[in-house]
Amino acid sequence: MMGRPPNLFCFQSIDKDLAPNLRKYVLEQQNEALKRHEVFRVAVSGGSLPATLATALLAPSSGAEDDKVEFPKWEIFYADERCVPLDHDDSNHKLVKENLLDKIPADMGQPKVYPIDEAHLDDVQEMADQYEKTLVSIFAARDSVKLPLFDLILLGCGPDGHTCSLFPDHPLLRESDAWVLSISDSPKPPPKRITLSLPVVVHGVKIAFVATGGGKASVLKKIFETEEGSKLPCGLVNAGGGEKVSWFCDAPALEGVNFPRRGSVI
Ligand SMILES: O=C1O[C@H](COP(=O)(O)O)[C@@H](O)[C@H](O)[C@H]1O
Repeated sequence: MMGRPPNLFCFQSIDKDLAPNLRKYVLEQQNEALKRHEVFRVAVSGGSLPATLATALLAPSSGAEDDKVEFPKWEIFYADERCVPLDHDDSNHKLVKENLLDKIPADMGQPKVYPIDEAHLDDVQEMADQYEKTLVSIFAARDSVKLPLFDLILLGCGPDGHTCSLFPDHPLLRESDAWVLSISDSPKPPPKRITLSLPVVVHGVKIAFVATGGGKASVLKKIFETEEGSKLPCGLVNAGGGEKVSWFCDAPALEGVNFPRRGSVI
């Protein structure tokens, strides 16, 4: 691992301490981003992340100035998305909508959300190109900005070490030009997806993984302890992002993982 290592947090319980710490961390990134440019641009993943994120963000505020979720100032993008209709059970947007967006109390206001354009479901490359154009329109022209700069990228870690729709040993890991990539042979169904590229992910101001449950323990051991694991997509994010990367894990996910833990965020 080059430079400073990622921050690894281990919590006993998702509800009691992981979610409150994740909330504190996300709101720190929100508040910093709002100071910088009055908007909070965040890329979210699907899988198990949206449920934990919703637990964190929908909890009642302490009332402290820095503990306010300013949803109307959020712009939500997808770190990856499956090429299925937005109301399909495989859709990451559907997961985020049902777990989080639909449950935001009316008086808090809604974020601006950028889902995929269903008009391109038949053409996964066109879907990726169109999503990239959306990013270009938000983050400024590609000519003037080499990579889009998300304030926060929220990631999951698959049991095989994949993150976004970047899978182990897949040629997409070597893509260094496009911001958004298409994949038609995802080893995890559904096969057609779009994903942020690795350079875009590691460019994020902050990058956070949420990995919970004993099913993640063996891949986390590999990622944090072995050379082989450092080449898995999650390991490559650790290597590229270094100290910008934080892992929010529960104790079962880190069972047997020998890597220094940080104290809590709170
Ligand atoms: O297929 C996907 O899987 C990963 C990991 O999901 P998890 O359920 O193991 O947390 C997810 O981050 C990604 O967005 C999704 O498309």
